[in-house]
Formats: sequence, C-alpha cells, structure tokens
Amino acid sequence: MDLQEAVGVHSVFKSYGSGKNKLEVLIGINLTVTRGNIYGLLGPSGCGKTTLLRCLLGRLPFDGGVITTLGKPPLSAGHGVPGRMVGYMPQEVALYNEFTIKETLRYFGRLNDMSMELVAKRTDFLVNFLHLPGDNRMVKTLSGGQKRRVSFCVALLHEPPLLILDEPTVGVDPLLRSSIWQHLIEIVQTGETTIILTTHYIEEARAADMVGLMRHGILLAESPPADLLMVHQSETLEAVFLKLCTEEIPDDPEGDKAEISISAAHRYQSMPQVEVVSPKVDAGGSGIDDERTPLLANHTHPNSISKSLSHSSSTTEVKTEWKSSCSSSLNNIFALIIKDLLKMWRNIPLLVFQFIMPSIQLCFFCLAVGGDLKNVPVAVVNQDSPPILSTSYLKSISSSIVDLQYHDNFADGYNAVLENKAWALLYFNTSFTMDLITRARNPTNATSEIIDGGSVHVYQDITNQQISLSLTQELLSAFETFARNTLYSMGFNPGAADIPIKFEDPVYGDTSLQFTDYMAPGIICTVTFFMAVGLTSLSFITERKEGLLDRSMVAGVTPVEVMIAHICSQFFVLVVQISLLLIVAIGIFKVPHLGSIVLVFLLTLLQGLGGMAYGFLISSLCDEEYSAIQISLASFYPCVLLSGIIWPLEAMPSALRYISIALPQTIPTDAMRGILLRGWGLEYLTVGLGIVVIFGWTIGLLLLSAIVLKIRKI
Ligand SMILES: Nc1ncnc2c1ncn2[C@@H]1O[C@H](COP(=O)(O)OP(=O)(O)OP(=O)(O)O)[C@@H](O)[C@H]1O
Repeated sequence: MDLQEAVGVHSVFKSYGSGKNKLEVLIGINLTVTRGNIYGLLGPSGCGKTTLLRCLLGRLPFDGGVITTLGKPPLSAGHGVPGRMVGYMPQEVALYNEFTIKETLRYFGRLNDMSMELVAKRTDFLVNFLHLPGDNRMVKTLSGGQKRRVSFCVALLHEPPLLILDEPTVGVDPLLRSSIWQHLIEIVQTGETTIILTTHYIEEARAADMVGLMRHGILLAESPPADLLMVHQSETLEAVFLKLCTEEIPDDPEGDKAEISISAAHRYQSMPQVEVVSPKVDAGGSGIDDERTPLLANHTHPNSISKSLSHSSSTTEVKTEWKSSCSSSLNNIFALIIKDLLKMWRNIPLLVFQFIMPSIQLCFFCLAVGGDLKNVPVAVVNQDSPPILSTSYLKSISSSIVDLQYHDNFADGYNAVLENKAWALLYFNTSFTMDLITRARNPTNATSEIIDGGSVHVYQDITNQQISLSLTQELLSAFETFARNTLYSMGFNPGAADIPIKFEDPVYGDTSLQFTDYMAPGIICTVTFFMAVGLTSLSFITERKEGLLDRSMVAGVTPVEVMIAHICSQFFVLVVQISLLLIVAIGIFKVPHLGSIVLVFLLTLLQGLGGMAYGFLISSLCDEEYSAIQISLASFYPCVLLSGIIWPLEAMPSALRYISIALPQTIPTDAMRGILLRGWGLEYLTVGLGIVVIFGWTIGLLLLSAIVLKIRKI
C-alpha cells in the first residue's frame, strides 16, 4: 500500500434499492487521494458524490470494491474512521438548534476527547475566522449560511488528519469562500491533513491539488486542475467538465453507463500521468501556489487572509491532540449524556410535559373510570293506591345515583325509555301496597296475581351494560333497605328466606375496593411504558432525520453508546415521572398500597425502561415519525386489551391467554396488583416473575434493536 495514499477507492460499486427499483449510483469508482492534499470531487447533482463520501466514512455499506482511509478500511477495529481521525461536514446543517455555538462545539469536542480549554481556544479561533456572531448565539437564531459555517467549525474543531466536507462553501459569500479555501490550503501545508470536498462551484476547485470529475456514478477524470486545463486546452474547469460530458455521452445523458465506464477508464489510463504537486509555500509563507492565485486574486478582503494566516501559527500552539486509538466509549457516553441533559434543559416545557403527562393520564383514568353512577334518569309511574309501600320503596333508592322522574301513565313512562330520556321505567300497579302486604302476611299462599301486583315492574334499556348492571344493583339494594326498614318493622316478612351462603370477611381486599383499584396497577404500568416508547422512538427518529445521529456516529459514537446515554439521561425523567404518578395514585386517588412502595417503584421503573427499549426497536425499524407513531398505536391497544388490565384473563379464550401471559404488562401488572392490593412481597412467585418478565423484555428488546441497527447499518 502506498504510504502517501490517504484514501484509496478501488472499483467501488454501490446501488440503492433492488429489482426494478435498483439505482446504480457508484459504478466501479477508482480514486486515490494523496496525504496532505485537497481533493475536489466535482459533478452534477445526483451523480453520487455524497454517496461516495458516506462510503468513505463507513456510514454506508457498498456492494463491491475496496476502500481504505488513512491506511485501513473504514470501521476496522481500532481505526479512527469513523471517529477522531476524521472531521465531517455533511450537506445538511445537522446541528442542535437549541444549543449555542459554544455548546455545539463543546459537545463535538467532548466526543473527540478534547480538553475544554482546547475547545475554548479552537472556538475562539474558528468563530473569529469564519466571521460568526458571538459563540453564545443559539444555532436556531443563525442564518442559513451562518449555520453552515458552524457546521464547518465542527468538522475543523479537532484538526483531524482527514477532512471530508460535503459542499462546505454552499451559502457562503465569495469573500468568505475564498478565505475558507485559504484556510484549507493552510491546514494541508503540514502534510498531516488531507481534505476531500465536494462542490458545485466547479471553478473554486482550481485551488485543489487534485480534482475528480464525476458523472452518473463514474469518474470521468482525475487530475490536478492545471493538467486538466492543459490536456483539454480549456480556460475553465467548467469547460473541461462540459467537454468530458459531451465526449462521453454524445446523445443520451442517461445512456449506457457500462460503456461510459469503460471509455472513462480507458481515457484515464491514456491520460498523461501527472505528478501530484503539493501546494508550495511562497516566500511570504502565504501558502498560495501559482495555480491557486486566480481564485485568491479575486479576494478583496486581505484582512481575512492575514487574519487566518496569523492564526496559522496560533493553531500550531492550540493544535488538538487527536488520538489514533479507538473512541473511548465512556467518553462518548458522557458527552452524549451531557448533550441529552442540555437538550432537556433547553426545552423546559417539554420536560415538564414529560414529568406530568403520566400523572395527568392517571388522573383522567381515576376520575373517569370505575366511579359510582350519578343522577341516572329513571322514569316512575306510580299508580299504587294508597301509595304507602311504593313511596317508601322509592325513598330507599339513592337520590345521588338515581334521578327519579315521575310520569302520569305507563305509556309516557315507557316512551321516556324509548326516547333515551330515562334508562329504566319503574311501574307500580294500583294494588302494589295491598298485594305486597297480602304476600308478606302469607308468602306461601300468594297467587301469581298477588305476586305480580305486589312487584315493582322494571323496564330497562340494557344497551349500556355498565349502567344497567349498576342500576339493577341499586334497585335490589334499595329493596333490601326498604324490606329491612319498612316491612320488618311492620312485622311483615316478604318471604325471601336467607340464601344459605355466608360471605365471611374477604381474604384479600375489602368491600370498599372499586373497579378503579383493580385497573390502576395496569394503568400505571401501561402509561409509563408507552410514554417511554413514544418519547424514545420519536427522539431518535428526529435526530436521525436531521443528520444529528449520523454526525455523532461519524465522530465515533456507536448505537449502543447512544442507547446507554439515552437510558442514563432519561432515567432521571423516569424517576420524577414515577414519583409523581405514585403520589397521584396513592396520595390523591387513594389507590390501596398494602405492600412495599419500593417494589412498586422498581416495577414501574422497569416498565419505563422496557418502554424505552421498545422505543429503540421502533426507531431502529422506522425512518419516519408517522410510521413509529403507527407502530406504537398498533401495539398500545393489544397490550392494554390482552394484558388483563381492563378485563380479567380468565374471560379470554384459552389460546389467547398464552399470548397474553407473554406480554410485557400482563404478569408485571399482576405483580403490581399483588403488591398494592394484597401486600405481597418478593417472596411471592408472581411478584418475582413480574420483575423477571419486564427485565427480560427490556434486555431482549435492546438486543433486538442493536441487531436491527447492525443489519440496517444505521
Ligand atoms: N437512501 C437512498 N435511497 C435511494 N436513493 C438514494 C438514496 N440516497 C441517494 N440516492 C440517490 O442516489 C443518487 C446519488 O445521490 P447523492 O446524494 O450521492 O448525489 P450527489 O452527487 O451528492 O448530489 P448533490 O450534489 O445534489 O448532493 C441520487 O439519484 C439520489 O436520488
């Protein structure tokens, strides 16, 4: 291997998609970048420049060929590409909008293991050199061009031996562009830094040591700019490029690429081999060689150059000590945690939302579900004469539960139910009191007419089972009260012999328990789990879409480090969330808590971690937020419905029960119920199993996410 070779690309092929949708983007590309050189990769939009750069960075797998960067293939063990050996400026801005310039550079400085003093010095220099406003300015308040310059700063910050810059001069005014080129020329002077950049401004690439002209995935030519101009007898690189394009593709620009590839390769071989000349330092140390002069001659801001040149000596003093060893995971995790915490800090409303959202959801649940009915309208037609016992019975009905509405005749009362103005009609015959007394005096000899006349006739709308069951319960319990208070006190026995079943004191629970208490443990589990799913998946997809994750990964961060950092930074959010949730459940809504609160907390915390792990899996599978939301929603209902949270597992078909038991909420919810309602501890199998199940799910989901990320090469 040529020791002078910084980057070698040999017969590299890359395509996107497959079958009919296959798009060949790189077709047997060969290129060599010499150490200490600036290599300008030129070509029209869509010709594959970014794709090639991402392959060089190890961020995109390629189909065939060999790539070496700084002597090794990217991603080889212990290699710093991706990592500290490379500085990357992507095409998109890829900056945290909520950070200041200083914070942005500190984050990337930490990833590159720089001391904060060094970061501060480099920040001062770069902010000054690139004419950026103060380093305390928020990125979101910068103009498009200023943001791109901050992005450029990030790539230059740690003075890596390899700089890969995707269109660094887009959105930059000509003066600054010239100054940037001047700086790039300076930093390659030592021979330690190599730069590959793409640009649409073909003419500015005259300042490069070597240019590669790309079109339709092939390299049409690779030569020093001066030689290209000479060989093609053209005045401008643009003219050379046009000439090459028309030579190669006379009729159809979308024509046969294989043919192009062969002819291009042929021409490359037949081209005069030109010695690659490193930029020469002139007597004044300006570092401007003859070929570059035309570009720099347009420079009307001499201060910019002299300023950057004076920095040349200072940069040697503040030279970053980049390390060639692999990224330190702990260092990366630390940097990522600080970044995550800062992001949270910068978005306090979102943080507060995260803290209180589970509690608010629990409030809605406790307020809306499981309570007693109130003011249920019930029509009454009382034709009892004299209305003694009927009135007494009606008085026994709870007025807070049932709102009695009197009607004159049966038809009116019945219509009220038909028109959904009442949930039931209570009808008393004219002989209700007399017949009930007759029946009470002699229950064994009561005729069916007497029984019918002495009964309350109830006509119900039972389309709402919850209302009809509660109403039935209330009417029956009112009759019990009425019988005890009125009939027995009058010395009558209505005839109902006591059923020979005696309910002793319950083993677990008491009669004050409500449906809310049964559901609350499941709600606590699911709310915590799915809040974490949503926040984790969306946060990662957004970071990935904005190129932020990619940028961190080029700096050497691995997906596992991202996961660990996210879990650490979100841990404190979870702790606050769960504390508030339990305060609301136990303190405000008086959900019984007979067992250890620590165990309840632990189980809920594990649910949150499980949710994060599921969020990771979703974000590793989905590229878009909407698909992540769809998967989350699609899994929410099965989880809630199948986990025995709303309705007992015992009511499910037995086959479904097996699926249900395997879900991450079923056994943990049972365990939570055991702790809260029965006072169970770890000595009970269900509680231990609940912890093991959710822990197992968390580890399994994390591993699965790591595998998916690896397969998808994200
Ligand atoms: N992830 C992808 N899936 C499918 N096609 C893609 C993907 N990324 C890029 N392409 C396609 O590959 C081709 C090359 O894209 P690339 O971004 O490498 O071009 P480029 O030369 O960098 O263009 P520009 O100068 O506009 O940035 C384009 O046709 C693009 O649409």
